[in-house]
Amino acid sequence: MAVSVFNTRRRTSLVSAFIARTRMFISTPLPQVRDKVSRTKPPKPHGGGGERRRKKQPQEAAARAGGGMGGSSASPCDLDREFAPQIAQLLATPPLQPAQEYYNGLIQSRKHDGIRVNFSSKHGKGVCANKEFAEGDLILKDQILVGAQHSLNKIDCAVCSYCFRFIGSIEFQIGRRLYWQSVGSSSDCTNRRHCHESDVGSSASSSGATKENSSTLPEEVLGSLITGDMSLPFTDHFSLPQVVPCRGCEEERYCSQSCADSDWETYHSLLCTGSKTEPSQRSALQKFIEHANGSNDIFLVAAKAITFTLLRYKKLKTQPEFQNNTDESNFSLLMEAWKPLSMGYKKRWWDSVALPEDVDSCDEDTFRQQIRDLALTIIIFCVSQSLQLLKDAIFDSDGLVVASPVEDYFIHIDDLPDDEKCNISQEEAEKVTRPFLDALGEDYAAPCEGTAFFPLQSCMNHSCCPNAKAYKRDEDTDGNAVIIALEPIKKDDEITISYIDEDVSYEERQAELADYGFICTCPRCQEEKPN
Ligand SMILES: C[S@@+](CC[C@H](N)C(=O)[O-])C[C@H]1O[C@@H](n2cnc3c(N)ncnc32)[C@H](O)[C@@H]1O
Repeated sequence: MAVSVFNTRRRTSLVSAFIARTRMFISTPLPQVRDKVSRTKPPKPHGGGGERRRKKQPQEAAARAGGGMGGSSASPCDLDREFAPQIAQLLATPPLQPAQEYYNGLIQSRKHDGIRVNFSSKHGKGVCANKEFAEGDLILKDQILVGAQHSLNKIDCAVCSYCFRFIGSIEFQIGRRLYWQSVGSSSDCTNRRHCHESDVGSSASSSGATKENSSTLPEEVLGSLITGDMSLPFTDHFSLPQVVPCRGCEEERYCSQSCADSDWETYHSLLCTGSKTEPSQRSALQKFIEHANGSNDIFLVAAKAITFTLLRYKKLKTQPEFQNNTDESNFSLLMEAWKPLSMGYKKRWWDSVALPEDVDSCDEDTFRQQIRDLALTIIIFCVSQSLQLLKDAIFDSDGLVVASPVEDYFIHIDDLPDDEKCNISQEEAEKVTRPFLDALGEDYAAPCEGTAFFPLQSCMNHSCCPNAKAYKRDEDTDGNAVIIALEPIKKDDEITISYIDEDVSYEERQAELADYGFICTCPRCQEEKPN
């Protein structure tokens, strides 16, 4: 995919390696990995799936965690051998001083003067208060570096592909969701290239797969909601930005031209499946997207991380000081382009993958060694290793959540005062909107959900008695992460959040945190630890 995007230009061998590794990951069948992302916490590293009845031998579990390829005789990957030193450099933990300078610069450019990133030998990076915060104060609004809405969630919520704000109108949100429900199974919809909600009226009736809860609503009604020909009462209180289409494809849409332009410049120009993309590249991209939708949509975030890096590289290359075309200088440039993502580096995949429940902790070292050996010798793991460039960022990623305005809308209708001054009484408004609420079903308020890498939130360490939490206020209508003080925080105090539900016993907390790869020694754990 990305190779052909660049094939009209002369590339240096190192950049070719980076891109070719991308191609491998795109064109080779990938293991089906589960991806469960918590709403506000860093996701656990992926573990192996499968049955949990008996304790497995570490070899058996390692093979399973790698997609059951343990018996494969595939050959090792040449690129991994040829570019081993450069790959090691790309994967290395950034040295302390450049990392400190990077975070200082990031905090300064984003004007987050209330915090700083510190480095300690105990927990690595951590975030400290640079000033006092009172309970309820906003500590940080952290802008996404790379993120994507979950594929299936696209059916529930139409959001800006760049900032993840809900778009269109309440009618558009309700109409398109009911339309997709009526069209049939979610997975069909995400891969359907020729079926778009703009087709409503032509395709919906021919699908034959109608969900019970939307069967009472005629297709014409859904069409009128989508096109704006039909209005629901009081939706003017919940106006949403107009939809701005992508300049190339029908898949991405935005809340503004500026978001459309930013997405194009930062990621999407290399991922667009529209008419501006050359047919062979378009077909490769479509295959990749279908594969990601059908297996694990985290690969879409991975692809965005790659395009983010390549487009940054291209931009840096145009600067006069980087005109020198030696391999060495091109590699330094690639490192520079990769820097924002490299900062999220945690561990290699085989070191961070959660220990399957059926492997004894005393077998952990053997299990990890087995996975590592597989990774280095079996081609499918070469692919995984290629993805390591991206996984580093993804391992530090958080759930992207934006509350639905559809929820606020129905709550508003429910709470309307039965006031004579209103043009339409509460009872009437309820009567008009009830069929839509019923058709949407229990999940009527589904939020926008996805996976994103937040560069500063991901530096926050865990505590079971946190002094801050990720919390979206009413005004936080985009995908950015928002951190609020839970209690007064003094200058220089570490700012901590909880990665888990902390309202459980010491044992349950430690079991949950084991998947994050550490034993919590926060003041509460020290107090509650059994003797
Ligand atoms: C989201 S990162 C937090 C930033 C991290 N300290 C760093 O250097 O990038 C999560 C990782 O930080 C470390 N960590 C976070 N909270 C911790 C704690 N309370 N005790 C020990 N390690 C912790 C663990 O390695 C965990 O996997």
